[in-house]
Amino acid sequence: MNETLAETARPAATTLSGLRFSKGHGTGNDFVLVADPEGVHAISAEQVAQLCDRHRGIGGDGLIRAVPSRLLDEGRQVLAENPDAEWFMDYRNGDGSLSEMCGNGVRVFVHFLLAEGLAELPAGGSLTIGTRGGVKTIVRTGDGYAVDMGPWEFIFPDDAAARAMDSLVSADGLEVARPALSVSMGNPHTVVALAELSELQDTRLFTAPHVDPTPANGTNVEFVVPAEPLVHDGVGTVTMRVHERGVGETQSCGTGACAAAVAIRHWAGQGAPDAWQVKVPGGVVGVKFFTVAGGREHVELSGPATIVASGTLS
Ligand SMILES: N[C@@H](CCC[C@H](N)C(=O)O)C(=O)O
Repeated sequence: MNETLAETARPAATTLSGLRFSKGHGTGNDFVLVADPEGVHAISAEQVAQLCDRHRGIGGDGLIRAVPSRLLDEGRQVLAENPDAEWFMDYRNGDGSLSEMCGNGVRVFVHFLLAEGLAELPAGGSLTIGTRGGVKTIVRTGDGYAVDMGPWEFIFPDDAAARAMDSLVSADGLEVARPALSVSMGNPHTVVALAELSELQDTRLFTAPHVDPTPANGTNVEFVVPAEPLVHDGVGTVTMRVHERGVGETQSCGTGACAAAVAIRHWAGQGAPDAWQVKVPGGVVGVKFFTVAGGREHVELSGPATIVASGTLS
Protein backbone atom coordinates (compact mmCIF):
# COMPACT_ATOMS: atom_id res chain seq x y z
CA MET A 1 0.00 0.00 0.00
CA ASN A 2 1.07 3.52 -0.76
CA GLU A 3 2.09 5.19 2.54
CA THR A 4 1.90 8.74 1.24
CA LEU A 5 0.45 10.85 4.00
CA ALA A 6 0.76 10.42 7.74
CA GLU A 7 -2.38 8.95 9.26
CA THR A 8 -3.70 10.98 12.18
CA ALA A 9 -4.97 9.05 15.22
CA ARG A 10 -8.38 7.62 14.38
CA PRO A 11 -11.02 5.74 16.34
CA ALA A 12 -11.26 1.96 15.78
CA ALA A 13 -12.53 0.95 12.33
CA THR A 14 -16.29 1.19 11.96
CA THR A 15 -18.66 -1.71 11.27
CA LEU A 16 -19.50 -1.53 7.59
CA SER A 17 -22.70 -3.56 7.80
CA GLY A 18 -25.76 -1.33 7.44
CA LEU A 19 -23.74 1.67 6.24
CA ARG A 20 -25.42 3.67 3.49
CA PHE A 21 -23.32 4.48 0.44
CA SER A 22 -23.59 5.97 -3.02
CA LYS A 23 -21.56 5.28 -6.12
CA GLY A 24 -20.63 8.19 -8.38
CA HIS A 25 -18.16 9.27 -11.02
CA GLY A 26 -16.68 12.27 -12.79
CA THR A 27 -15.67 11.42 -16.40
CA GLY A 28 -15.33 7.77 -15.40
CA ASN A 29 -13.16 8.37 -12.32
CA ASP A 30 -15.41 6.49 -9.89
CA PHE A 31 -15.89 6.69 -6.16
CA VAL A 32 -17.76 5.08 -3.29
CA LEU A 33 -19.31 7.87 -1.21
CA VAL A 34 -20.34 7.69 2.44
CA ALA A 35 -22.00 10.45 4.47
CA ASP A 36 -20.81 10.56 8.08
CA PRO A 37 -22.50 13.61 9.65
CA GLU A 38 -21.68 12.43 13.21
CA GLY A 39 -18.05 11.59 12.40
CA VAL A 40 -18.43 8.04 13.75
CA HIS A 41 -17.40 5.97 10.71
CA ALA A 42 -13.61 5.76 10.78
CA ILE A 43 -13.36 3.61 7.65
CA SER A 44 -9.91 2.01 7.78
CA ALA A 45 -7.47 1.73 4.87
CA GLU A 46 -8.20 -2.02 4.68
CA GLN A 47 -11.97 -1.42 4.61
CA VAL A 48 -11.54 1.15 1.83
CA ALA A 49 -9.53 -1.37 -0.22
CA GLN A 50 -12.28 -3.98 0.37
CA LEU A 51 -15.08 -1.63 -0.69
CA CYS A 52 -13.17 -0.40 -3.77
CA ASP A 53 -12.33 -3.95 -4.92
CA ARG A 54 -13.95 -4.37 -8.36
CA HIS A 55 -14.64 -8.09 -7.91
CA ARG A 56 -15.45 -8.48 -4.23
CA GLY A 57 -16.59 -4.99 -3.27
CA ILE A 58 -18.61 -2.13 -4.75
CA GLY A 59 -15.67 -1.09 -6.92
CA GLY A 60 -14.13 2.35 -7.22
CA ASP A 61 -10.95 4.30 -7.84
CA GLY A 62 -11.34 5.76 -4.36
CA LEU A 63 -13.63 6.27 -1.37
CA ILE A 64 -14.91 9.64 -0.23
CA ARG A 65 -16.31 10.16 3.27
CA ALA A 66 -18.29 13.35 3.84
CA VAL A 67 -17.61 14.43 7.41
CA PRO A 68 -18.12 17.80 9.15
CA SER A 69 -14.75 19.61 9.22
CA ARG A 70 -15.08 20.32 12.96
CA LEU A 71 -14.95 16.57 13.70
CA LEU A 72 -11.52 15.91 12.09
CA ASP A 73 -8.07 17.25 13.03
CA GLU A 74 -7.36 18.08 9.36
CA GLY A 75 -10.83 19.65 9.13
CA ARG A 76 -10.24 21.95 12.10
CA GLN A 77 -7.08 23.23 10.37
CA VAL A 78 -9.19 23.95 7.30
CA LEU A 79 -11.81 25.80 9.40
CA ALA A 80 -9.07 28.07 10.77
CA GLU A 81 -8.34 29.01 7.13
CA ASN A 82 -12.00 29.37 6.15
CA PRO A 83 -14.87 29.01 8.65
CA ASP A 84 -17.32 28.43 5.77
CA ALA A 85 -15.80 25.03 4.93
CA GLU A 86 -18.42 23.09 6.89
CA TRP A 87 -17.87 19.77 5.08
CA PHE A 88 -14.57 17.93 4.65
CA MET A 89 -13.80 15.55 1.78
CA ASP A 90 -12.01 12.64 3.48
CA TYR A 91 -10.55 11.00 0.35
CA ARG A 92 -8.69 7.71 0.04
CA ASN A 93 -7.35 5.96 -3.03
CA GLY A 94 -8.66 2.50 -3.94
CA ASP A 95 -5.73 0.82 -2.14
CA GLY A 96 -6.68 2.66 1.07
CA SER A 97 -3.87 5.25 0.95
CA LEU A 98 -4.59 8.91 1.64
CA SER A 99 -4.19 11.63 -0.95
CA GLU A 100 -4.17 15.37 -0.48
CA MET A 101 -6.55 16.05 -3.34
CA CYS A 102 -8.87 14.60 -5.94
CA GLY A 103 -10.16 16.99 -8.59
CA ASN A 104 -12.88 14.77 -10.06
CA GLY A 105 -13.69 13.68 -6.52
CA VAL A 106 -14.43 17.26 -5.40
CA ARG A 107 -17.15 17.65 -8.05
CA VAL A 108 -18.69 14.28 -7.24
CA PHE A 109 -18.45 15.06 -3.51
CA VAL A 110 -20.38 18.32 -3.93
CA HIS A 111 -22.96 16.60 -6.13
CA PHE A 112 -23.36 13.97 -3.39
CA LEU A 113 -23.73 16.59 -0.62
CA LEU A 114 -26.48 18.29 -2.65
CA ALA A 115 -28.23 14.99 -3.50
CA GLU A 116 -28.21 13.99 0.18
CA GLY A 117 -29.57 17.40 1.23
CA LEU A 118 -26.43 18.05 3.32
CA ALA A 119 -25.52 21.33 1.60
CA GLU A 120 -27.00 23.92 -0.74
CA LEU A 121 -25.51 25.51 -3.84
CA PRO A 122 -27.96 28.05 -5.28
CA ALA A 123 -27.50 29.17 -8.91
CA GLY A 124 -24.92 31.95 -8.93
CA GLY A 125 -23.65 30.92 -5.48
CA SER A 126 -20.61 28.96 -4.38
CA LEU A 127 -19.84 26.22 -1.87
CA THR A 128 -16.61 25.97 0.11
CA ILE A 129 -15.31 22.61 1.27
CA GLY A 130 -12.27 21.33 3.15
CA THR A 131 -9.74 18.84 1.77
CA ARG A 132 -6.26 17.71 2.84
CA GLY A 133 -5.05 19.96 0.01
CA GLY A 134 -6.74 23.03 1.54
CA VAL A 135 -10.05 24.82 1.03
CA LYS A 136 -11.72 24.54 -2.40
CA THR A 137 -14.55 26.69 -3.75
CA ILE A 138 -17.06 25.22 -6.18
CA VAL A 139 -19.65 26.82 -8.47
CA ARG A 140 -22.19 25.28 -10.83
CA THR A 141 -21.61 25.29 -14.60
CA GLY A 142 -23.94 24.34 -17.46
CA ASP A 143 -23.03 20.64 -17.34
CA GLY A 144 -21.53 20.19 -13.89
CA TYR A 145 -19.23 22.09 -11.57
CA ALA A 146 -16.10 24.27 -11.67
CA VAL A 147 -13.63 24.08 -8.80
CA ASP A 148 -11.00 26.65 -7.83
CA MET A 149 -8.16 24.19 -7.25
CA GLY A 150 -5.81 26.86 -5.90
CA PRO A 151 -2.24 27.43 -7.04
CA TRP A 152 0.05 24.94 -8.80
CA GLU A 153 3.77 24.48 -8.11
CA PHE A 154 6.77 22.78 -9.67
CA ILE A 155 7.78 19.86 -7.42
CA PHE A 156 11.49 20.26 -8.18
CA PRO A 157 11.62 24.06 -8.18
CA ASP A 158 15.36 24.60 -8.82
CA ASP A 159 15.45 26.54 -12.06
CA ALA A 160 12.17 24.88 -13.01
CA ALA A 161 10.87 27.97 -14.73
CA ALA A 162 13.84 27.89 -17.09
CA ARG A 163 13.92 24.12 -17.48
CA ALA A 164 11.62 22.01 -19.59
CA MET A 165 12.09 18.67 -17.81
CA ASP A 166 13.16 17.40 -14.41
CA SER A 167 12.87 13.60 -14.51
CA LEU A 168 12.80 10.55 -16.76
CA VAL A 169 9.83 8.18 -17.03
CA SER A 170 9.84 4.66 -18.42
CA ALA A 171 6.73 2.56 -19.00
CA ASP A 172 5.91 -0.75 -20.69
CA GLY A 173 5.39 -0.15 -24.39
CA LEU A 174 7.68 2.90 -24.57
CA GLU A 175 11.04 1.94 -26.02
CA VAL A 176 13.11 4.59 -24.27
CA ALA A 177 12.68 6.61 -21.07
CA ARG A 178 10.99 9.97 -21.70
CA PRO A 179 11.69 13.37 -20.15
CA ALA A 180 8.99 14.64 -17.79
CA LEU A 181 8.01 17.57 -15.57
CA SER A 182 6.67 17.16 -12.02
CA VAL A 183 3.87 19.48 -10.89
CA SER A 184 2.01 19.68 -7.58
CA MET A 185 -1.71 20.38 -7.52
CA GLY A 186 -1.67 19.73 -3.77
CA ASN A 187 -0.96 16.13 -4.78
CA PRO A 188 2.02 15.10 -6.93
CA HIS A 189 2.01 14.60 -10.71
CA THR A 190 4.67 13.83 -13.31
CA VAL A 191 3.73 14.78 -16.88
CA VAL A 192 5.29 13.06 -19.90
CA ALA A 193 4.73 14.39 -23.43
CA LEU A 194 4.40 11.87 -26.27
CA ALA A 195 4.46 12.80 -29.94
CA GLU A 196 1.66 10.62 -31.35
CA LEU A 197 -1.73 9.29 -30.28
CA SER A 198 -0.56 5.84 -31.45
CA GLU A 199 2.29 6.03 -28.92
CA LEU A 200 -0.22 6.93 -26.21
CA GLN A 201 -2.33 3.90 -27.17
CA ASP A 202 0.70 1.59 -27.13
CA THR A 203 1.77 2.65 -23.63
CA ARG A 204 0.84 -0.10 -21.17
CA LEU A 205 -0.20 1.06 -17.72
CA PHE A 206 -0.95 -2.27 -15.96
CA THR A 207 2.19 -1.67 -13.94
CA ALA A 208 3.31 1.65 -12.51
CA PRO A 209 5.66 3.70 -14.72
CA HIS A 210 9.16 4.20 -13.31
CA VAL A 211 9.91 7.85 -12.48
CA ASP A 212 13.46 9.04 -11.76
CA PRO A 213 13.73 11.01 -9.55
CA THR A 214 10.37 10.24 -7.94
CA PRO A 215 8.73 13.02 -5.90
CA ALA A 216 9.06 12.35 -2.15
CA ASN A 217 5.55 10.92 -1.63
CA GLY A 218 5.26 9.05 -4.92
CA THR A 219 3.49 10.45 -7.95
CA ASN A 220 0.62 10.17 -10.41
CA VAL A 221 1.93 9.92 -13.98
CA GLU A 222 0.18 11.62 -16.92
CA PHE A 223 1.05 10.73 -20.52
CA VAL A 224 -0.08 13.53 -22.82
CA VAL A 225 -0.25 14.21 -26.54
CA PRO A 226 -0.76 17.86 -27.56
CA ALA A 227 -3.31 18.41 -30.35
CA GLU A 228 -2.13 19.47 -33.79
CA PRO A 229 -2.67 22.44 -34.03
CA LEU A 230 -2.36 22.91 -30.26
CA VAL A 231 -4.73 25.86 -30.04
CA HIS A 232 -8.12 26.30 -31.66
CA ASP A 233 -10.32 29.36 -30.96
CA GLY A 234 -8.06 30.31 -28.04
CA VAL A 235 -8.38 26.92 -26.33
CA GLY A 236 -5.50 24.44 -26.12
CA THR A 237 -6.28 20.73 -26.43
CA VAL A 238 -4.40 17.76 -25.07
CA THR A 239 -5.19 14.03 -24.90
CA MET A 240 -4.15 12.25 -21.70
CA ARG A 241 -3.90 8.84 -20.07
CA VAL A 242 -3.00 8.53 -16.41
CA HIS A 243 -1.57 6.02 -13.98
CA GLU A 244 -2.71 7.09 -10.52
CA ARG A 245 -0.77 6.61 -7.32
CA GLY A 246 -2.70 4.19 -5.10
CA VAL A 247 -5.05 3.09 -7.90
CA GLY A 248 -3.53 2.18 -11.31
CA GLU A 249 -4.78 3.40 -14.67
CA THR A 250 -8.02 5.36 -14.33
CA GLN A 251 -10.47 6.77 -16.87
CA SER A 252 -9.75 10.32 -15.74
CA CYS A 253 -7.85 12.39 -13.18
CA GLY A 254 -8.87 15.99 -12.49
CA THR A 255 -5.70 17.08 -10.71
CA GLY A 256 -3.77 15.21 -13.43
CA ALA A 257 -5.58 17.21 -16.12
CA CYS A 258 -4.60 20.45 -14.32
CA ALA A 259 -0.96 19.29 -14.07
CA ALA A 260 -0.99 18.31 -17.76
CA ALA A 261 -2.23 21.80 -18.74
CA VAL A 262 0.45 23.40 -16.52
CA ALA A 263 3.21 21.35 -18.19
CA ILE A 264 1.99 21.77 -21.78
CA ARG A 265 1.51 25.53 -21.32
CA HIS A 266 5.03 25.73 -19.86
CA TRP A 267 6.46 23.79 -22.81
CA ALA A 268 4.47 25.83 -25.35
CA GLY A 269 6.02 29.03 -23.98
CA GLN A 270 4.89 32.64 -24.39
CA GLY A 271 1.51 33.12 -25.99
CA ALA A 272 0.17 29.73 -24.86
CA PRO A 273 -3.52 29.99 -23.89
CA ASP A 274 -4.96 30.01 -20.37
CA ALA A 275 -7.94 27.81 -21.36
CA TRP A 276 -7.50 24.09 -22.02
CA GLN A 277 -9.60 21.05 -22.71
CA VAL A 278 -8.14 17.76 -21.60
CA LYS A 279 -9.47 14.65 -23.33
CA VAL A 280 -9.28 11.55 -21.14
CA PRO A 281 -10.58 8.01 -21.79
CA GLY A 282 -13.69 8.85 -19.70
CA GLY A 283 -14.59 12.20 -21.33
CA VAL A 284 -13.37 15.78 -21.36
CA VAL A 285 -12.55 18.20 -18.53
CA GLY A 286 -11.79 21.91 -18.73
CA VAL A 287 -8.81 23.67 -17.14
CA LYS A 288 -8.38 27.46 -16.86
CA PHE A 289 -5.66 29.60 -15.34
CA PHE A 290 -6.68 32.85 -13.65
CA THR A 291 -5.09 35.40 -11.36
CA VAL A 292 -6.55 36.07 -7.91
CA ALA A 293 -6.23 39.17 -5.72
CA GLY A 294 -2.59 39.43 -4.67
CA GLY A 295 -1.38 38.35 -8.11
CA ARG A 296 -1.14 34.57 -7.50
CA GLU A 297 -2.22 32.25 -10.29
CA HIS A 298 -4.93 29.66 -9.57
CA VAL A 299 -6.21 26.74 -11.64
CA GLU A 300 -9.90 26.07 -12.28
CA LEU A 301 -11.06 22.55 -13.13
CA SER A 302 -14.51 21.98 -14.64
CA GLY A 303 -16.48 18.93 -15.64
CA PRO A 304 -19.51 16.76 -14.93
CA ALA A 305 -20.42 14.75 -11.83
CA THR A 306 -22.86 11.85 -11.67
CA ILE A 307 -24.35 9.69 -8.91
CA VAL A 308 -25.28 6.30 -10.36
CA ALA A 309 -26.58 4.30 -7.40
CA SER A 310 -27.18 4.30 -3.67
CA GLY A 311 -27.58 1.40 -1.28
CA THR A 312 -26.82 -0.18 2.05
CA LEU A 313 -23.83 -2.40 2.81
CA SER A 314 -24.74 -5.91 3.80
N1 LIG B 1 -8.37 10.97 -9.51
C1 LIG B 1 -8.05 12.08 -8.72
C2 LIG B 1 -6.74 12.02 -7.98
C3 LIG B 1 -6.80 11.00 -6.84
C4 LIG B 1 -5.60 10.98 -5.94
C5 LIG B 1 -4.36 10.42 -6.59
N2 LIG B 1 -4.49 9.03 -6.95
C6 LIG B 1 -3.18 10.61 -5.61
O1 LIG B 1 -2.77 9.65 -4.93
O2 LIG B 1 -2.69 11.75 -5.53
C7 LIG B 1 -8.33 13.40 -9.39
O3 LIG B 1 -9.35 13.47 -10.10
O4 LIG B 1 -7.64 14.37 -9.15
